[in-house]
Parts: sequence; structure tokens; C-alpha cells
Amino acid sequence: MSVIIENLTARYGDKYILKNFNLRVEDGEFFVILGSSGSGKTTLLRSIAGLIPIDDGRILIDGNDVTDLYPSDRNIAMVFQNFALYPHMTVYDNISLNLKIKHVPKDEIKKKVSDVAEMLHISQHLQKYPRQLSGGEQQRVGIARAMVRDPSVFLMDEPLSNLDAKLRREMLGELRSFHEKVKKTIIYVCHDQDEAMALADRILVLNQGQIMQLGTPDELYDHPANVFVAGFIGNPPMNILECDAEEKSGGTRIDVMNSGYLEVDDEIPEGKMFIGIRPELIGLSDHDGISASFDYFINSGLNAEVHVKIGDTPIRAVIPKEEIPANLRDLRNGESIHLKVKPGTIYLYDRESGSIVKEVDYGASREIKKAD
Ligand SMILES: Nc1ncnc2c1ncn2[C@@H]1O[C@H](COP(=O)(O)OP(=O)(O)OP(=O)(O)O)[C@@H](O)[C@H]1O
Repeated sequence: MSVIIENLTARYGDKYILKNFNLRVEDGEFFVILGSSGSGKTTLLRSIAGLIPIDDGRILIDGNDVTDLYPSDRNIAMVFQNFALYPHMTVYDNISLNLKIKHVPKDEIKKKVSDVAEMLHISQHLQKYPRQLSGGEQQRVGIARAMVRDPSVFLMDEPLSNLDAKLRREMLGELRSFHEKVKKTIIYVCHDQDEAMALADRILVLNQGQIMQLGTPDELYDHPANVFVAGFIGNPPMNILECDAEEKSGGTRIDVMNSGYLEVDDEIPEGKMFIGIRPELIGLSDHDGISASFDYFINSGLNAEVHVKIGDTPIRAVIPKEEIPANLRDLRNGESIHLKVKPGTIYLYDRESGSIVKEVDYGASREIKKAD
């Protein structure tokens, strides 16, 4: 079912967290709210759940105004970061508790619990206590407990953040397939862009209560609308560097931190901006290109993440295995190195507002010229 938020205002004391906030989540969407700590994600989720009072605005679930309803009457279920299971109850009792409170007949409870337990691969644990389960299993119990209530909307607040990296990866896949099975609206809060990219149909990037961008994972990755999103999406994130654009016959010359320049055929407004270059587009060169100094590298086997600096500004390059220079291991910290930019999209952002000025297909047009 759809969730519509109209002109929501929420504050703690005199501190406004969300002001005239509007959002529409479509029926059946896996919708992720992504933002760093303190951006207002939990406040937004709790407002939808009815767990905190809101100052102004309306919340509609499936077209019905639920603003004045108790959380229990909103037909939503929440899954929390800390699982919040009752330690003295078995898994079966934890999952079935809400149904018992609602006096659902015993047979029906049994069938519902057995169905969700099967779907979440926890059937063999129903008679155990939470402490006898791994973190991932406990989290599945938390989801099962939300699921048996058959809500219209699932609200999930960082449900995977207490799990170790390997388990979190596994759970990402399971959550996606869970969503495909139940086809319910899920609103999911997290601060990890990898998690958001893996799960979401659409992502809302939130910063200090403001929507920075809303779009599909690909839209956010391919067309980040501002430096905030550019620096948030992508792992490692995009390099954002100061630059200065100057018109040059038939194109533009972009000076990068007085350490080198790129020439593009596009016409770009002249002046100081930020240039955004994905780490995957940066290569190393022996002599020409943008001057930088070597810092260190991390070899992942598949590629090398090379860290360099221009002045105090760190820059990351991700070099595929086959392009790693033979002398990389010999480079010393502080040694002079040169960067080249491979053909691909580069981004120019306004220095003041941080908004996108232009996306430029760097290198492509010149390659076409060569082909002529
Ligand atoms: N009960 C409260 N009383 C006062 N201020 C609060 C309260 N809860 C949250 N805040 C403040 O509101 C702001 C937004 O908090 P919120 O929990 O919504 O952020 P978040 O994006 O979910 O962060 P995190 O990822 O750290 O949970 C923060 O500055 C926080 O300190």
C-alpha cells in the first residue's frame, strides 16, 4: 500500500528535524531512506509509525489518513536494529505473541507461524530461546514476528547493523527475496550506501532533514544531483576536487587544483567549480597528467585502491588488476605520481550550492574525432 507524507513537521523541543516534508512511497516498493547519523531518518520512520508526536502535516497509508491513529491501528509492522526479542520466550512464542494478544484462534496462529518460519528458514528453531540463535537467526525471528501480523507496510530501522559483514551480505539477498515473495511496501532506514544500493527500488538521500535526491540506485549513481550525493553513493565514493574552468577554442580547459588540467569539447560555464571523478576513472601515469603524491594502496586481489594526495586533499583511484603498474609496491609515501582520467562521465558542481552544473562525457568525443 502507498504511504504519503504531506507537509510533515517534527521537532524535539525547539529543534526542527523535519520541516514541511513531503514524500510518496508507492505500493509494493522497497524504499530506502539513506543518510548519515542525525539526518532525521529514524524521526521520519517513527513519524510514519506513530511512535512520536508530529507537529504538523498528514500521513496517509493506502489513501487513509492515519495521522491521529495509534501505532497499533496503522496496520504497519516495525523491525528494529536490536531485534527486541523477549529472551524468556521461545522463538514460537515471540513470533506468535501479537496474534495471541489479538485472540487469533490457536490453529490459525500455528499455521501462520509455520508458514513464515518456513519462508525465513527458521522452522528448526521454533522451540529454542533467542540466546540459542545466531544474530542473523534472531533478526529473522524479528522479521517473522513483523510478518505474521500481515501488515500493509513494513518499517525497518537499520535491521542489519548489528550483524557481521558476512551475515549482513547474506541477509541482503534474503531481504530482497523476502520482498519479492510478500510484495509489500517496505520503508527501510540505513546509513550504509552498499546496503541501500543492494536493496532499494528507490533511495531517498536525506541530510539534515532535507531531501538531497530521490531516485533509483542507478539514477543516483549515474546522475548524482549534488556533491553530497556524489560523495555518498559509490564505494569508494567519487573524488570531489576544486577546479577552475576556462574557455578554450572549441571547448573548455578544466584546471584541477593547479596540478594539471583536462580538456573537454563541451562548453561549460567559466569559473571555479568542483569536479567529480569516480575512482574507477582515475589511472596512474609515469610522467604526464595531474601531479599528485603517492600515499598508500590497498590490494583487494581484484583491483588496487590507490590513495594519493594533491596538497592535503586525498584522492582515491581504483585500478583493475591488469592495469596495476609493476612498480606500485616500490612507490614510497610522498613520491611524485601522475594521474590520468580515463574516458567516462565526469561531473561539474557549483562551488556555492553544490548542485550539478554539467555532466561531461570526458574523452568520448575526442575518441570519435580520432576515428574520423
Ligand atoms: N528524543 C530526542 N530528543 C531530542 N533530540 C532527539 C531525540 N531523538 C533524536 N534527536 C535528534 O534529532 C536528530 C535526528 O535524529 P534521528 O534519530 O532521526 O537521526 P538518524 O538519521 O536516524 O540518525 P542515526 O542514524 O544516528 O539513528 C538528531 O540530531 C538527534 O540528536
